Amino acid sequence: MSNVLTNLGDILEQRKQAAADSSYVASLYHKGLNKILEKIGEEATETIIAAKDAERSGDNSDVIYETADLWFHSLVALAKLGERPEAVLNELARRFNMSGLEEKASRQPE
Ligand SMILES: N=c1c2ncn([C@@H]3O[C@H](COP(=O)(O)OP(=O)(O)OP(=O)(O)O)[C@@H](O)[C@H]3O)c2ncn1[C@@H]1O[C@H](COP(=O)(O)O)[C@@H](O)[C@H]1O
Repeated sequence: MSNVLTNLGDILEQRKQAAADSSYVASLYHKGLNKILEKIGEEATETIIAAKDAERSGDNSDVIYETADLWFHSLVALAKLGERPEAVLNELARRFNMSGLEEKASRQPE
């Protein structure tokens, strides 16, 4: 499945050469990082609302759709900054043997 992210990372790189009116990703690059971050904020809010609706209804389809939008726009922001999806996968892989509670405790003073 990580091929999906690698393929998407390749497309996001290719879109840096595209005209703004030929591609949604190219149009975001041309509008700049602030516009991309605004989209992340919108998609995060929509994901939260969809998750609350899913909890009530038992139907997860909308929260999956909104999470895909959130991940996608986060990857566009990273691409704009010169990073690829693999950088996030590597960071998650680095954490495999690290308990979240232990990591948090190591950051907090006794
Ligand atoms: N995965 C996606 C993807 N997910 C969501 N979106 C777009 O993200 C936008 C989501 O914004 P909204 O829901 O707020 O809709 P909107 O009202 O149209 O957006 P705004 O007018 O507010 O910007 C929609 O236009 C979606 O089509 C995506 N656009 C592109 N991709 C991937 O990126 C590739 C390149 O896309 P283009 O650059 O358009 O060729 C595609 O082949 C896909 O693989």
